[in-house]
Amino acid sequence: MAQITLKNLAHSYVANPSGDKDYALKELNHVWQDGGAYALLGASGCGKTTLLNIISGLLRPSHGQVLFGDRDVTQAETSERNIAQVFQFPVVYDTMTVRDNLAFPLRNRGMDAAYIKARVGQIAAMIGVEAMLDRKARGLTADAKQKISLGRGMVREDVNAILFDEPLTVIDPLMKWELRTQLKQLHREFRHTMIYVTHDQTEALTFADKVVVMHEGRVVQMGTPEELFETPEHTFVGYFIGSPGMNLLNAEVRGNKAIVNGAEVALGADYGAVSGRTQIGIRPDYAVLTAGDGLPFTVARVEDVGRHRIVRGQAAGQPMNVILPEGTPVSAEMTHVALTPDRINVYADDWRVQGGTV
Ligand SMILES: Nc1ncnc2c1ncn2[C@@H]1O[C@H](COP(=O)(O)OP(=O)(O)OP(=O)(O)O)[C@@H](O)[C@H]1O
Repeated sequence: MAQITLKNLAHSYVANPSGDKDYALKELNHVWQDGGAYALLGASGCGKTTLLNIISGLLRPSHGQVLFGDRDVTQAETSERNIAQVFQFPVVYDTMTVRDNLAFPLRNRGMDAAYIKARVGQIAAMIGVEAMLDRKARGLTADAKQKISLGRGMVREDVNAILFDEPLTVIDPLMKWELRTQLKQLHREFRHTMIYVTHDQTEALTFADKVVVMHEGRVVQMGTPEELFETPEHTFVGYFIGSPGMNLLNAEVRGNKAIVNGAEVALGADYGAVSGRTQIGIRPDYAVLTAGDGLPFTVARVEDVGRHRIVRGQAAGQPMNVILPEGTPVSAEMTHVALTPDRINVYADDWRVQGGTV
């Protein structure tokens, strides 16, 4: 196993890139700690697969280096990197049995038969394919084949890292939850460095200890699920994480106060003078409808979504969502919305501004 370091890494698919816009991956420096469970999260086209393919060696970066431990592997072939990779769609040998498919990476490495038997048994139990071990892979459902691909990715204990590229896309929703739980358990047991690419925040937040959020070819934040929720470093993280995402209101910020369309909002920290396009961000969970405190609020509609209600409306003339506990009535007296000062983040040109003591 190894720590993976990306140094001044950038990639363009264009032969002669002329600016930032030509880079699928803009310059980044990043360390994946040995044994960490990471999710790489972002919208379609933000560069997740490009980054993963550079780590695995399927793609050579236009600039920068990839280090496994102290070793520079930037120009090394995939086969020299000692990694396992699981793709979005199943990669299995149809003419082989499920057992032989799972054993393949171990036989390739010349492991002894008793070890292979035990390890294949262990992985088969984990992914729930024990009953089909002697069947040929041909004819199995896409779902079952993908489970075998996952099993093959996890069967070797001596890999530097396991890379997953949206591995649960073809798996049915119930099984998804189960496999995710098993991946997590496997990580706890073997402490492989795992990087799991997804555009699904639930998958990312339940699988990973640390989530790396990408936006338009950049890593905009790496943090625990709690950090991403409480202190998004970029407005994209605020919007992308949470359901609905963080509310962003255009504002002027002076010291420990924000002015939103003429109405004053108390902030939990002192921001001095903020320049650039300034917004305050508040999660719908930290806004409370009131009969007079806070910003004027008009209700547009109320949605019941199981464990809570989402009230969609306008705060001081700007779109805003508020989450209420299930069953809470929305009355005509709810004319304002109060924002919890400590939970407000301030953004200048989309990046979070650090506040000082009030
Ligand atoms: N082989 C290629 N040649 C040219 N452009 C490419 C190539 N592969 C990806 N791109 C472009 O690079 C950008 C990043 O793509 P990438 O596949 O890395 O994103 P992603 O976040 O993995 O998206 P998705 O979730 O849709 O797979 C996109 O604009 C894409 O069109």
